[in-house]
Amino acid sequence: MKKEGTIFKNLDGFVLVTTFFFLWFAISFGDSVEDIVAYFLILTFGILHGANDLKLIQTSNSNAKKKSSFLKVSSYYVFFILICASLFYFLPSLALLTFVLFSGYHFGEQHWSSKFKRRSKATLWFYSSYGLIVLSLLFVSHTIEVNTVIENITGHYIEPNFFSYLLFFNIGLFAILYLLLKKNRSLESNWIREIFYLVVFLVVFKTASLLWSFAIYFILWHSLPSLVDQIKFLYGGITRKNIILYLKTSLIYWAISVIGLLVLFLFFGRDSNTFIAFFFSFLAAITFPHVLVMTRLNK
Ligand SMILES: CC1=C(/C=C/C(C)=C/C=C/C(C)=C/C=O)C(C)(C)CCC1
Repeated sequence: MKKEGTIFKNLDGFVLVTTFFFLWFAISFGDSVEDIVAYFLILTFGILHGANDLKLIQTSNSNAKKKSSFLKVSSYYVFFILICASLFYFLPSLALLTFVLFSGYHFGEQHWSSKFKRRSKATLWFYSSYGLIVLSLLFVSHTIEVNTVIENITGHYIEPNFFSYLLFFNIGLFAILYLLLKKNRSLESNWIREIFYLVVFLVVFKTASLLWSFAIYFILWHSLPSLVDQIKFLYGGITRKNIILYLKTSLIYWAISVIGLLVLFLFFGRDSNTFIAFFFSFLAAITFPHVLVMTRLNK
């Protein structure tokens, strides 16, 4: 049935065409222009896709007929962010490792969850290995810059070969699980299309700066589809009215995050050499609770 005013009917097509447009942008402009646009998109669309977590928790609680006060939910949420931020301060290596593993799972879940007919224990490994393939493609394409950021956060230098081992290990794990899940009919997907997407990511990552590469994946392939799923979950469909409703409820949380980042930057992050490390640590702290919220919604 055609829904009145529904937009974004072909999201995959839109994402792919925009990826090529962003690739052209990377070829035409230098790293500093790419980085400015990347920060802008991450701070707008990227942060926005995690700004409605409290409403998502409340809606899923009320769907499950569970009562929970807004104050209680929001104080748990803020407390959890503070714990994650202090983990980055006191145990940065453990925090970064956990963040990368969680992110791998989260990226994989966003990409694959709608293609699953049945879930099992293998699903967790499947999602994680896919997300870690994407992240390690990014790491092998920008080994030096990634290592600088990791060194700034943790004080440890990673052997460049490690990123290639991570990539090959996850490709192996993912391929085995893909075949198994296809064989027992848990998964519906077109492998040629999926390999094509991975090749596109590699070309993009090899061409664009680290931040622009990350932004292209994070905004187009993760945040945009996640925003679409969230609006459908909260309001039932993608219409202009529902997008405005979503923006209205998330605006305050979005503003708090961006103003919080600015204030922290003024106090701690002014050194431009360490800014990107500071930026990723901030992103990580606000991402942990978001990953848990989205995992709960996908169950
Ligand atoms: C790109 C990149 C890194 C990883 C970033 C990750 C893993 C981001 C995940 C974001 C998520 C999951 C956001 C929320 O939805 C490192 C390791 C910091 C090193 C520098 C470059």
